[in-house]
Amino acid sequence: MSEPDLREKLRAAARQEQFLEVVGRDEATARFHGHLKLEPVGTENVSLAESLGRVIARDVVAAVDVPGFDRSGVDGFAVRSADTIGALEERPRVLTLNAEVLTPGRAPEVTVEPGTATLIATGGMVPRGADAVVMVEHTDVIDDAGAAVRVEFHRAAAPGQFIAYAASDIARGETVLRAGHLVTSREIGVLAAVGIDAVEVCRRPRVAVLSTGDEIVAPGSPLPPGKVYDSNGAIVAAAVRELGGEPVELGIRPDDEAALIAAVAEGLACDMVILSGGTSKGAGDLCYRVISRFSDPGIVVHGVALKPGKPLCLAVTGGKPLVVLPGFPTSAIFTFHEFVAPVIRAFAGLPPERREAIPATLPIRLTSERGRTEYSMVSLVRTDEGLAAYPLAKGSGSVTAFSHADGFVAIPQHQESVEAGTAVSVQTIGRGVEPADLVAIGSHCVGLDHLLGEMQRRGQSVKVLNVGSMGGLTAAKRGECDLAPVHLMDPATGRYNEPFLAPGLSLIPGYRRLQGIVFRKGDPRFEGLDGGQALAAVAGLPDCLMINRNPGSGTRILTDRLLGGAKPPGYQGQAKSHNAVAAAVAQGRADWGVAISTVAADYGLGFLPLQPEHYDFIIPTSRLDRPPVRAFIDLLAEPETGRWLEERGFSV
Ligand SMILES: Nc1nc2c(c(=O)[nH]1)N[C@H]1C(S)=C(S)[C@@H](COP(=O)(O)OP(=O)(O)OC[C@H]3O[C@@H](n4cnc5c(N)ncnc54)[C@H](O)[C@@H]3O)O[C@H]1N2
Ligand code: MOO
Repeated sequence: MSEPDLREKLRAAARQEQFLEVVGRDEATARFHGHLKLEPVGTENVSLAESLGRVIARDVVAAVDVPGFDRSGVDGFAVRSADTIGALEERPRVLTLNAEVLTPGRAPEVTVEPGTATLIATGGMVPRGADAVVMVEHTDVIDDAGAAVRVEFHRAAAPGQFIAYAASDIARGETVLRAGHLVTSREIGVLAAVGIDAVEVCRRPRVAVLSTGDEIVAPGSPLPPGKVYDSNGAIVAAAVRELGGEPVELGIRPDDEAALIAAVAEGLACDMVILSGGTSKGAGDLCYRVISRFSDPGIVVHGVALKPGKPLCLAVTGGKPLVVLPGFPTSAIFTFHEFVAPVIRAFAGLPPERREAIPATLPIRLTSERGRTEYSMVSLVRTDEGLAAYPLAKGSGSVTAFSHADGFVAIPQHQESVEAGTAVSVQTIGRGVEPADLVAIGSHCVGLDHLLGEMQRRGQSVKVLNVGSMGGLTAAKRGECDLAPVHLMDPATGRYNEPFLAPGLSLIPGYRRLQGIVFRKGDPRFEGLDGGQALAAVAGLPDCLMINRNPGSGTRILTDRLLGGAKPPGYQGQAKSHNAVAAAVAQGRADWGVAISTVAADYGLGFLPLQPEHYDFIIPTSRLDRPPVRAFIDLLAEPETGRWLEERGFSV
C-alpha cells in the first residue's frame, strides 16, 4: 500500500463515526415502533391449497352448516325410537320396512311412520319421522314371500342414537378461523368443509436482505484467505421466511458507498430493508453513513446498550424500516430476533411471539461487561437437580453461539459477573427444550464426532458441549453429562485420565491420538527430523515461531514436559484447539506447534510424532446403566468402530 493510501485509510479509521447515542433496549424499541404502523402490509386472495402456511387476514364465517343435514352415523335402520322401547334379544320389536334405501347423498322421500323403519347407510340423510338409527347388527330381516318385508329389532334405541344433527359440528354463521391464525393442514380441512376454495390471507411482507463487506463471499464459492462466507444473509433470509415474510435476497455488496446507496434504494421497493455489517467504527464501516442519506425520519437509533448488538442501527424511511444489523453473526441474528422479528410478524399479520422463560442453574461463573445488558447464549442439560444452563461462550463473532443455543440468560447492565450455582431464568429460543438421550461434555475430537453421529443414526439423540477436558471432568463430577471425553495427562506421572478420577466416576477407555509436531511440508528446519530432534533444534532458531496451546490443556502439559523449561519464540501464543494450531501453521502465522496427527493430515501439514495420548471417557458411575450410555460403550467396542478409528489415524 502506498504511503498516501495508508494515510487516507488511517484517517478514515480514526474518524470515529460515533454512535448517535447508545440507548437501552426499551427506548430503542419505542423509537423504532413509534415511526411504524405495526399491522399487515396488505392482503391477497389465494386458493385453498396455496393458503398453507399463510396467515388468515379476515375472520372466516361459515356459510353452511356442517353437517348440512341430520346424518346417520351407522349402517342400519332409521326408526322412531318409541317403536323400539322394550326390545330385547328374546323379545324383539317388529317394524315394517319402508320402500326406500337411503344411501349417502340421496334425499329421503318416505316418512318413517309409526311401526315402520327405513334402511339407511352411514352418512345417509335421516328421513322425516325417524329420531334414531339402529345398527344392522342388532336386527333381523323377516322376508316371507307375499308379505311386506319386516325387520326385527333386538335392542331399544334412545332418541337421537347414531344421528349427527345438522350444524352439530359447525353452525352457519359461526367463525371458523380468526384473523392472525396461521393456516396448517388442519385449518385447510375446516375451510374445505365449509365449502371455501379461496381465502383472504395477509400479503407476505417483502424484505430485502443485503450483506455488506469486501470480505464477504457467497457460500459455494472458493474462500480466499481472510474472507468469510456470508452466513448473515442466509440466516436472516431464512428467518424472514419463518416469520411469514418473503425474503428478497440482494446478495453481497462491497464496502463502496455508491454501490450501497444504490442497493438500499433498490431494496426500498420492498416493505423493509435489512443490511448487516459495517455499522461499527472500522475503516470500512459505512453503512451508518449510507443509511443517514435516507430521511423521513431516517435513523432513529444507532447504538443499543446490549451485548451482543451494540452497533445496531434502526431507521425508518417513508414508513419502511431500514435496519443495519451488526456484522458479527451472533450479534446480527440476536438483534434481528429482538428488534426486527416483531415488526415482520406484525407486517405479516402474526400475533406477537409468546416467549417462555424457564428456571435453570448456572454451572460455571459468567463474567459480563459493565454498561451493557449482556445476553449469554446457553445450552441446557438435565441434571438430577433440574436444568443446568451452559454458556456457549464463543462471543458475538461466532455463528454457532446463537444457532446451538437453547436460550439466553440476561445479565443486567451494572452487574460484572454471575457466580457458578446461581439460579437463572433462561429465555428459550424458538423450539422447546428437548432433553437429549446422551449428553457429552468435554474435549472435542473428530473421532468422537463420528461415534456420536453413529449413535444418532441408531436413533439416540445426542448433545455435545465442547468445553475442554477440565470442563468435562467438572461436569461429570456435578452429574451434568453422561460422558466426559477427556485427555488429561498427570504432569507428575505422565499417566492419562485415570489419576483425575474422583469417587462416583468411572473411566471407559477410548482410543489413542498421536501427538506430534506440525509444520509446513518442505520446511527444511523440520523435514527429516524426529520429534525429539525437532524440539531440541527449534530452541536455537530465533526466527522459527511456535504457536502454543492454552495452559491447562492436555497438549500444553505435554508440550511443557517435552520442552523441559525451554521457551522457544512464540511460546506465549495460546491457541485453544488442535485446529487453531494447525490453521496458524498452515497460514504461516507460526512455523510449528503441537497437535494430533489427524488434524495435521486435515490441514495438509507435515507431522513428527511425539507420543500417543489417551482420549477416554469419564462417566458418572450412576449413569453407567442408562441404555444410551450402554449403547455408546457397546459401540466403542464394535470391530467396525475400531477399523474406522484406525483408518482415521487413531489407535485402539
Ligand atoms: N473500536 C470498536 N470496535 C468495535 C466496536 C466498538 O464499539 N468499537 N464494536 C464491536 C461490536 S460490539 C461489534 S458487534 C462489531 C460489529 O461491527 P460491524 O457491524 O461494523 O460489522 P463488521 O465490522 O462489518 O463485521 C464484523 C464481523 O462480522 C463479519 N461479518 C460481517 N458480515 C457478515 C456476514 N454477512 N456473514 C458472516 N460474517 C459477517 C465480518 O467479517 C467481521 O468479522 O464491531 C466491534 N468492533
Ligand atoms: O455488540 Mo457486539 O455484538 O457486543 O459483539
